[in-house]
Amino acid sequence: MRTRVKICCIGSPREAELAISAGADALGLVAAMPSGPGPIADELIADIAAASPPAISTFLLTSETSAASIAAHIDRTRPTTVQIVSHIAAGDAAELARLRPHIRRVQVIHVEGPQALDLVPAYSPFVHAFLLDSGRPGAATPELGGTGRTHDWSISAAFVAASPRPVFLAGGLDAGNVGEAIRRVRPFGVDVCSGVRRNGALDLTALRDFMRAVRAADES
Ligand SMILES: O=C(O)c1ccccc1N[C@@H]1O[C@H](COP(=O)(O)O)[C@@H](O)[C@H]1O
Repeated sequence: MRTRVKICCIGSPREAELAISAGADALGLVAAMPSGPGPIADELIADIAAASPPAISTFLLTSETSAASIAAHIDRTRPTTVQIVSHIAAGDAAELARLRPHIRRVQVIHVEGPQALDLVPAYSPFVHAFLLDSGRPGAATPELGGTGRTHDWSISAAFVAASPRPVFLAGGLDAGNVGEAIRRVRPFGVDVCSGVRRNGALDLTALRDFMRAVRAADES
């Protein structure tokens, strides 16, 4: 299977073009967050989403936690897909599926231990995919992604095996480790922010190296 690639923390229409021409399947557009390198204004998210070609998914990353506020955020920014970066209540996940049935819904799971596996049955009926990341939602300043840290990939591999939905792997990936991550976890897709950036900007060399490493892993 060809591993899908999502390039996250897109900060401008130019970065969106670079990611697409390097072979990205999806763009991550990070809205307001308590921490992390990626946030841009909702207006810019809406502009980049509106300009993206049909075959490219645009992921709105939202830190909203109620179904109504997530639906309102989707309506303001008009992405193809919403990535929910907090472990929201299952009732809100169900309600969002009812309120916005046509938007693709991706639930982030922060892998802090094997208890992450308990969340598979809780969310699966209401989402199209999961995304495993390395945040610490319970920290004094909550970390909801963009940490540049990996997590325990043996738990991620068990999550992929248990999940009836496709799973993206994120958290500290770069050209140097993404091949091993794909071989160990076998995710549907990989997702990267810090690992393809230098001094905050999307780095073309790092991006191309990352794409090459993904394709090499697919062929191995
Ligand atoms: O990047 C951010 O600022 C961010 C903030 C809050 C939630 C998610 C965020 N980004 C996402 O985090 C993953 C992993 O990032 P990294 O590669 O470890 O730096 C990234 O792919 C985005 O989906």
